Amino acid sequence: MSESEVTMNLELETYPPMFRQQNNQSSTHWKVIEPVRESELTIPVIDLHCLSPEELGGACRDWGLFRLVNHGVPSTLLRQLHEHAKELFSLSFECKKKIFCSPLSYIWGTIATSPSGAAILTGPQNIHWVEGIHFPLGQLSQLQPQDHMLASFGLLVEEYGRHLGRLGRTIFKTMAMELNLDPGESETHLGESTGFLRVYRYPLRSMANSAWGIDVHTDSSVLSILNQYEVGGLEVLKDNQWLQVKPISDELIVNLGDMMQAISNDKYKSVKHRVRLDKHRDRISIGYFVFPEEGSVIRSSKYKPFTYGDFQAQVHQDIKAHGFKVGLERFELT
Ligand SMILES: O=C(O)CCC(=O)C(=O)O
Ligand SMILES: [Fe+2]
Repeated sequence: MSESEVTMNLELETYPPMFRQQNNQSSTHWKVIEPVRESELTIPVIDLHCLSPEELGGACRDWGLFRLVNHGVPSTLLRQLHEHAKELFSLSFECKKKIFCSPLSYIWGTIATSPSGAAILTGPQNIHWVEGIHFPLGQLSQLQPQDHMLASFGLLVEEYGRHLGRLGRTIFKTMAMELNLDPGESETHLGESTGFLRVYRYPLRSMANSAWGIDVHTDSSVLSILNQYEVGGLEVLKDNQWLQVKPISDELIVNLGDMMQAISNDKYKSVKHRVRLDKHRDRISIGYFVFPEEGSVIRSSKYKPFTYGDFQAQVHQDIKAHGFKVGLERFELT
């Protein structure tokens, strides 16, 4: 066996068995429509130092997504997070299953989790080619890892979580102002204690029987904040055209989720997006997801009043029954 074959086999052991078994099967997903490069259409850039409600509102209405600059998250922190994440993912699958235990969870083949963080699988025909570590931010104080690599990563995650909590609050407050939401009511629409961080690794395209790490979806969150660091793959739907989101190591991508669309009475958009696997490198990305407080009722003229808990239960029911999320449509007033 050549040296590269040995390395390849060793790397294979770092992936979930489900990925190793699937990768020789023929694919039904190869017809891929090429997206447009970002330079041909420009994603809005929002500067946190001089945050303008009008500009922010414009980006949320037209795109449901923007790049955030001057966000105050140190670039060294982003670099350290990515370097540590790479090391953690290169542990064997068995080892990862052991160390990413409560309050964390280790998920693969899906991005849907129950409130306890357990993976909800969508069925073999609908695998997401991604593995992820789920960090519930409200429970990180319970994290007492034996593994020193995970212990130092946990500290970085805590620090990053504090920064992203600050960003989420600032952005949400400005959105609420721009939308003229009742301050008393909108306060409960952002509940930081139920927020989580996801650290993902996507395998090389050659390993998968699909081009997609994550298929087309909208997030269920109020806000999601992503960093794709150096390997791109995120694509967003804008005016019926798919657009590649270029990776810029220091920048954060904010995308609005279904809860924000409902809170805004459909003035803002929950943006459709997907993740394409890279041909040459595996890909690490880090996402922050924040939701309404538990029990907070979202009222609007478009949807029946519902809580995030109601929404999540419906999503899980649809995934189990149909293999996919139906989303806000389920709550529309007819
Ligand atoms: O990895 C990414 O860039 C995006 C992940 C994502 O869309 C999600 O977790 O909902
Ligand atoms: Fe997403």
